[in-house]
Amino acid sequence: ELFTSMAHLQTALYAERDIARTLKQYIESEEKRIEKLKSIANELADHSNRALEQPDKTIGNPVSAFLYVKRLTLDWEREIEPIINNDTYTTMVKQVEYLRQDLPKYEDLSGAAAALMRLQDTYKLDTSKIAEGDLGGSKCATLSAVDCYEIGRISYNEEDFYHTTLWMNEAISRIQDEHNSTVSKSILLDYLAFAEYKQGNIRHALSLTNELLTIDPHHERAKNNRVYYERMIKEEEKSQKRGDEGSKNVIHNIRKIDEYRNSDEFLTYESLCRGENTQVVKDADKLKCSYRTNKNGWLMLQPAKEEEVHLDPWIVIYHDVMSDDEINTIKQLATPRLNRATVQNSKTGALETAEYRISKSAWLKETDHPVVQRVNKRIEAITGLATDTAEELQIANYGLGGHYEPHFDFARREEKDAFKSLGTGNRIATFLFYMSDVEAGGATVFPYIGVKLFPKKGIAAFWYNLFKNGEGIYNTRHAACPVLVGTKWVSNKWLHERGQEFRRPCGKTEAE
Ligand SMILES: O=C(O)CCC(=O)C(=O)O
Ligand SMILES: [Fe+2]
Repeated sequence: ELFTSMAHLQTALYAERDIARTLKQYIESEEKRIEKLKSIANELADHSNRALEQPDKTIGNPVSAFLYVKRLTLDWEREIEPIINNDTYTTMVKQVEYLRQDLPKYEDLSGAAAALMRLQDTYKLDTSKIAEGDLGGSKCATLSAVDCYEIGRISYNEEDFYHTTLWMNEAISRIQDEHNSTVSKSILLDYLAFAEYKQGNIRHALSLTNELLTIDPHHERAKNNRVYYERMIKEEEKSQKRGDEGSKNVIHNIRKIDEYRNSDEFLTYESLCRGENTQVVKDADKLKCSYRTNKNGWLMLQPAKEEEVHLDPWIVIYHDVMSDDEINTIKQLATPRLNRATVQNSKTGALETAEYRISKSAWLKETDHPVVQRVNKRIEAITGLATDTAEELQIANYGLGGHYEPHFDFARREEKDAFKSLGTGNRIATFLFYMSDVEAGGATVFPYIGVKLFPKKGIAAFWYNLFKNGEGIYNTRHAACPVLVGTKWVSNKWLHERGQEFRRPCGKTEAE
C-alpha cells in the first residue's frame, strides 16, 4: 500500500515544492516578456502614429523606407518574433505534468479515506471527533461538510453502506453550521436514505426520503423511492400478520458481513491495538529484566538491556539497541527519492529534478554498508544466532493508517516451499527494530497471548518463531496496528534455520 506510506507522501511534498518553483519561475519570465511586449507595442504605435501624420516623409525618403522595411522584416524576425512566439508556456506545462507524477492520485484519495475508516473502526473513534481532527495526538486540520460528503461518497462507491451512513450524517450535522456549503442537504439525504435502505433499515430510509421531499418536493427519484419503500413496509407487515418467518423475503442479502472482520481473532487484535487488557497475560508476574552479555566481548562492554514481555512463547525487548545515527542512515538507505535535488538546467533555465534513487532492491544489495554490518553483528551477539543474508534487513515505513494484519513470520507446514528459493530454511526467529516513536497507535500485538508492544525509537523485539524441532510456534501470531498519528518505521531481520546447527541445535521435541 504505497499511498499510506509516509515516504511516498513526502515525495509528493517535494514535487509540490518543485511545482511551486516552476510556476513562480514561469510567472517571472512571463512578466519580463509582457514588459518587452508592452514596449514593442508602444514602439509600433508611436512609429505608425508619427508616420501616418506625414506618410510621404517617411515612405518617400529611401533611407527611412529602407529602415522601415528592415525593421519589419529582419528585426522583426530577430527581435520581435522570439518574444511573441515563445514556448515558455509549453515548457512550463510539460514540467508541471512531469512533476505531477509524484503527486497523489485518485487511488491515493480512496486509500487515504480507507485509512481514516480503518482508524475509525479499530480505535472506535467518533466520526465527529475525526472530522474535528481530534485523533488523540496533535490536532491540525478539520473536515468541512463537503469533505465528509466526499468520504461518504467514496464508501458508497465501494458499497460500504455502514461508513456511508456515518459520514453522510456527519456532513448533515456540519452543513447546519456552514454558510455557503457547496453540497446541499437534499443530496446528502438522498445518499443517506439509500445507504439506510441497503442496510435493511427501510423505515429509516422512508423517513429520510420524506424529509428530502419536504425540502425538494419535485425530487423524482425520491418520489419513486417513497412509493417503493412504502410498498416494502406494507408487505413486511402483511407477512408478519400471516406469521411468516420474520421479514427474510424483504431484507435478504442486503447486509454484507465481512466475516473476518467479525472474527474473534480480529476483534481481539483491535482491542489490543486500543490498549485494552482483553486477556490475562500468563505468568506476567514472573517476567524479568536483565543485562545480557553472552560472554561476548562487545556485549561485556555494553550489555544488552533485556526485558521479558512473555515467557511462553519467549518474547523480549532490548532497550537502546540502535542509535539515532544508525537509524538515520538506515532510513536514508531505504527511502527512495528522498534525497532528490532540484537543479536548474544551464541552457534552458528549466528546473530539472535529479533523482538519487535508492530503490528497495538496491538496498537489499547493500549488505556491505558498515551500518548494516554493525547491526547484523549486534543481532548475532545478542541472539547467538547467525545472520545470513538470505533476507536482508527489511525496512517498513507505515504512514497514516498503515498496518499489517495478523500473520505468522514462519512458513506453515502446508507452505513448505515458501522459503525454498532462499535455500536457508524457515524463519527461526524475528528481530524487530523500532526506528521511530509513534504519536498514537502502531503497536505490535499478539492476539493469541494478549501481548502488546508499543513502539519506542531505538528498542527491538525478539522472539523465536520455531520450536527446536522445527515446528512453528503458533502463539507468535502477531500484527501491526494501524498508525493513528505520526509515522512508524520498523526494521525486520529474519533469522533462518541454516547455519544455526551449533548455535541452536535441533531437538526432537518442542522444548529440547
Ligand atoms: O511493524 C510491526 O509492528 C510488525 C511487522 C511485522 O510483523 C512484519 O513485518 O512481519
Ligand atoms: Fe511479522
